[in-house]
Amino acid sequence: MRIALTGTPGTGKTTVSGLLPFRVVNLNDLIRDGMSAGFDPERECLEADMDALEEKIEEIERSCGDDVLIIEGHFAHHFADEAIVLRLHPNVLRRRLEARGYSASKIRENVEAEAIDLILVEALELCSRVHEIDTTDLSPEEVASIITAILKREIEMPPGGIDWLGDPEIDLG
Ligand SMILES: Nc1ncnc2c1ncn2[C@@H]1O[C@H](COP(=O)(O)OP(=O)(O)O)[C@@H](O)[C@H]1O
Repeated sequence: MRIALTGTPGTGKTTVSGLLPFRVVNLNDLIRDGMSAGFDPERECLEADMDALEEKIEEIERSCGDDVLIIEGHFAHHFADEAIVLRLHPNVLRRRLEARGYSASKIRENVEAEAIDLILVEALELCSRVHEIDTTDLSPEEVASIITAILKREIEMPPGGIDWLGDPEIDLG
Protein backbone atom coordinates (compact mmCIF):
# COMPACT_ATOMS: atom_id res chain seq x y z
CA MET A 1 0.00 0.00 0.00
CA ARG A 2 1.54 3.26 -1.20
CA ILE A 3 1.20 6.33 1.04
CA ALA A 4 2.56 9.77 0.19
CA LEU A 5 4.13 11.75 3.05
CA THR A 6 4.08 15.24 1.65
CA GLY A 7 4.19 18.90 2.68
CA THR A 8 6.09 22.11 2.03
CA PRO A 9 9.90 21.74 2.36
CA GLY A 10 10.85 22.20 6.03
CA THR A 11 7.65 20.81 7.55
CA GLY A 12 9.53 17.80 8.95
CA LYS A 13 8.88 14.97 6.47
CA THR A 14 12.39 13.52 6.40
CA THR A 15 12.81 13.77 10.17
CA VAL A 16 9.54 11.97 10.90
CA SER A 17 10.03 9.35 8.19
CA GLY A 18 13.08 8.09 10.11
CA LEU A 19 10.81 7.37 13.09
CA LEU A 20 8.09 5.41 11.30
CA PRO A 21 7.74 1.61 11.54
CA PHE A 22 7.26 1.41 7.76
CA ARG A 23 9.48 1.22 4.72
CA VAL A 24 10.22 4.71 3.38
CA VAL A 25 11.41 5.86 -0.03
CA ASN A 26 12.82 9.40 -0.12
CA LEU A 27 12.18 11.06 -3.49
CA ASN A 28 15.12 13.46 -3.14
CA ASP A 29 17.46 10.48 -2.63
CA LEU A 30 16.12 8.83 -5.80
CA ILE A 31 16.58 12.09 -7.74
CA ARG A 32 20.16 12.39 -6.47
CA ASP A 33 20.70 8.73 -7.45
CA GLY A 34 20.02 9.59 -11.09
CA MET A 35 16.26 9.85 -11.53
CA SER A 36 16.65 13.49 -12.48
CA ALA A 37 16.00 15.38 -15.70
CA GLY A 38 18.82 17.91 -15.02
CA PHE A 39 19.31 21.05 -12.91
CA ASP A 40 16.51 23.61 -12.86
CA PRO A 41 18.23 27.01 -12.30
CA GLU A 42 14.95 28.83 -11.67
CA ARG A 43 13.92 26.53 -8.80
CA GLU A 44 17.54 26.03 -7.64
CA CYS A 45 17.21 22.23 -7.57
CA LEU A 46 17.39 19.06 -9.66
CA GLU A 47 14.30 18.46 -11.76
CA ALA A 48 12.58 15.12 -11.15
CA ASP A 49 12.28 12.51 -13.88
CA MET A 50 8.69 11.53 -13.03
CA ASP A 51 8.59 8.45 -15.30
CA ALA A 52 11.86 7.05 -13.92
CA LEU A 53 10.64 7.69 -10.37
CA GLU A 54 7.32 5.90 -11.03
CA GLU A 55 9.19 2.91 -12.46
CA LYS A 56 11.53 2.74 -9.46
CA ILE A 57 8.65 3.06 -6.98
CA GLU A 58 6.78 0.24 -8.74
CA GLU A 59 9.88 -1.94 -8.42
CA ILE A 60 10.21 -1.20 -4.69
CA GLU A 61 6.47 -1.68 -4.19
CA ARG A 62 6.64 -5.18 -5.67
CA SER A 63 9.23 -6.13 -3.04
CA CYS A 64 6.97 -4.77 -0.27
CA GLY A 65 3.94 -6.97 -0.98
CA ASP A 66 0.94 -5.68 0.99
CA ASP A 67 3.06 -3.75 3.49
CA VAL A 68 2.85 0.02 3.78
CA LEU A 69 5.35 1.86 1.56
CA ILE A 70 5.82 5.54 2.42
CA ILE A 71 6.84 7.80 -0.46
CA GLU A 72 8.37 10.89 1.13
CA GLY A 73 8.94 14.25 -0.53
CA HIS A 74 7.21 17.55 -1.29
CA PHE A 75 5.68 16.13 -4.50
CA ALA A 76 5.07 12.58 -3.20
CA HIS A 77 1.32 13.10 -3.66
CA HIS A 78 1.92 12.66 -7.42
CA PHE A 79 2.84 9.02 -6.74
CA ALA A 80 0.08 7.74 -4.44
CA ASP A 81 -3.68 7.70 -4.09
CA GLU A 82 -3.52 8.37 -0.33
CA ALA A 83 -1.54 11.25 1.16
CA ILE A 84 -0.58 12.56 4.58
CA VAL A 85 0.14 16.29 4.40
CA LEU A 86 2.37 17.79 7.11
CA ARG A 87 1.57 21.42 7.90
CA LEU A 88 3.58 23.99 9.84
CA HIS A 89 2.80 27.57 10.84
CA PRO A 90 4.42 29.78 8.15
CA ASN A 91 6.31 31.86 10.76
CA VAL A 92 7.96 28.70 12.17
CA LEU A 93 8.59 27.43 8.65
CA ARG A 94 10.35 30.70 7.77
CA ARG A 95 12.76 30.31 10.72
CA ARG A 96 13.50 26.70 9.74
CA LEU A 97 14.22 27.60 6.11
CA GLU A 98 16.41 30.54 7.19
CA ALA A 99 18.39 28.12 9.39
CA ARG A 100 18.75 25.87 6.33
CA GLY A 101 20.41 28.72 4.42
CA TYR A 102 17.75 28.98 1.70
CA SER A 103 17.83 32.13 -0.47
CA ALA A 104 15.34 34.90 0.36
CA SER A 105 13.30 34.13 -2.78
CA LYS A 106 13.15 30.40 -2.03
CA ILE A 107 12.06 31.12 1.56
CA ARG A 108 9.33 33.46 0.34
CA GLU A 109 8.11 30.97 -2.26
CA ASN A 110 7.84 28.16 0.29
CA VAL A 111 6.33 30.28 3.09
CA GLU A 112 3.69 31.58 0.68
CA ALA A 113 2.98 28.06 -0.59
CA GLU A 114 2.40 26.90 2.99
CA ALA A 115 0.25 29.94 3.79
CA ILE A 116 -2.11 29.29 0.86
CA ASP A 117 -2.34 25.49 1.43
CA LEU A 118 -0.75 24.80 -1.97
CA ILE A 119 0.33 21.20 -1.36
CA LEU A 120 -2.88 20.33 0.46
CA VAL A 121 -4.92 21.58 -2.50
CA GLU A 122 -2.76 19.59 -4.95
CA ALA A 123 -3.10 16.46 -2.81
CA LEU A 124 -6.88 16.88 -2.68
CA GLU A 125 -6.91 17.11 -6.48
CA LEU A 126 -4.68 14.08 -7.04
CA CYS A 127 -5.49 11.66 -4.20
CA SER A 128 -8.75 10.05 -3.17
CA ARG A 129 -7.81 9.96 0.54
CA VAL A 130 -6.00 12.84 2.26
CA HIS A 131 -5.00 13.39 5.90
CA GLU A 132 -3.60 16.63 7.35
CA ILE A 133 -1.47 17.11 10.48
CA ASP A 134 -0.60 20.49 12.05
CA THR A 135 2.89 19.71 13.36
CA THR A 136 3.56 23.22 14.75
CA ASP A 137 3.43 22.25 18.43
CA LEU A 138 4.37 18.58 18.06
CA SER A 139 7.68 16.75 18.45
CA PRO A 140 8.84 14.49 15.59
CA GLU A 141 7.96 11.49 17.82
CA GLU A 142 4.41 12.78 18.32
CA VAL A 143 3.99 13.29 14.57
CA ALA A 144 5.29 9.75 13.95
CA SER A 145 2.76 8.33 16.45
CA ILE A 146 -0.09 10.17 14.74
CA ILE A 147 0.95 8.93 11.28
CA THR A 148 1.25 5.37 12.57
CA ALA A 149 -2.22 5.56 14.14
CA ILE A 150 -3.68 6.95 10.89
CA LEU A 151 -2.19 4.10 8.87
CA LYS A 152 -3.36 1.50 11.39
CA ARG A 153 -6.81 3.07 10.86
CA GLU A 154 -7.07 3.90 14.58
CA ILE A 155 -7.64 7.65 14.10
CA GLU A 156 -8.69 10.03 11.35
CA MET A 157 -7.15 13.42 10.59
CA PRO A 158 -9.38 14.89 7.89
CA PRO A 159 -8.12 17.95 6.02
CA GLY A 160 -9.59 21.43 6.12
CA GLY A 161 -9.08 22.64 9.70
CA ILE A 162 -6.05 24.86 9.08
CA ASP A 163 -6.27 28.55 8.15
CA TRP A 164 -2.84 30.19 8.36
CA LEU A 165 -4.04 33.31 6.48
CA GLY A 166 -6.60 33.90 9.21
CA ASP A 167 -3.80 34.45 11.76
CA PRO A 168 -3.10 38.20 12.11
CA GLU A 169 0.42 37.38 13.32
CA ILE A 170 1.37 35.70 10.04
CA ASP A 171 4.60 37.09 8.52
CA LEU A 172 4.72 36.74 4.75
CA GLY A 173 7.91 38.82 4.48
N1 LIG B 1 8.40 18.27 14.90
C1 LIG B 1 9.52 19.04 14.82
N2 LIG B 1 9.79 19.93 15.79
C2 LIG B 1 10.88 20.73 15.71
N3 LIG B 1 11.78 20.71 14.69
C3 LIG B 1 11.55 19.83 13.71
C4 LIG B 1 10.42 18.95 13.72
N4 LIG B 1 10.46 18.19 12.58
C5 LIG B 1 11.56 18.59 11.91
N5 LIG B 1 12.22 19.56 12.58
C6 LIG B 1 13.44 20.27 12.12
O1 LIG B 1 13.05 21.06 11.00
C7 LIG B 1 14.04 21.02 9.98
C8 LIG B 1 13.40 20.52 8.69
O2 LIG B 1 13.01 19.18 8.86
P1 LIG B 1 13.03 18.13 7.66
O3 LIG B 1 12.63 16.81 8.23
O4 LIG B 1 14.33 18.19 6.91
O5 LIG B 1 11.87 18.71 6.73
P2 LIG B 1 11.42 18.28 5.25
O6 LIG B 1 11.89 16.87 5.02
O7 LIG B 1 9.92 18.40 5.27
O8 LIG B 1 12.04 19.27 4.32
C9 LIG B 1 15.16 20.14 10.51
O9 LIG B 1 16.16 20.98 11.07
C10 LIG B 1 14.51 19.32 11.61
O10 LIG B 1 15.41 18.98 12.62
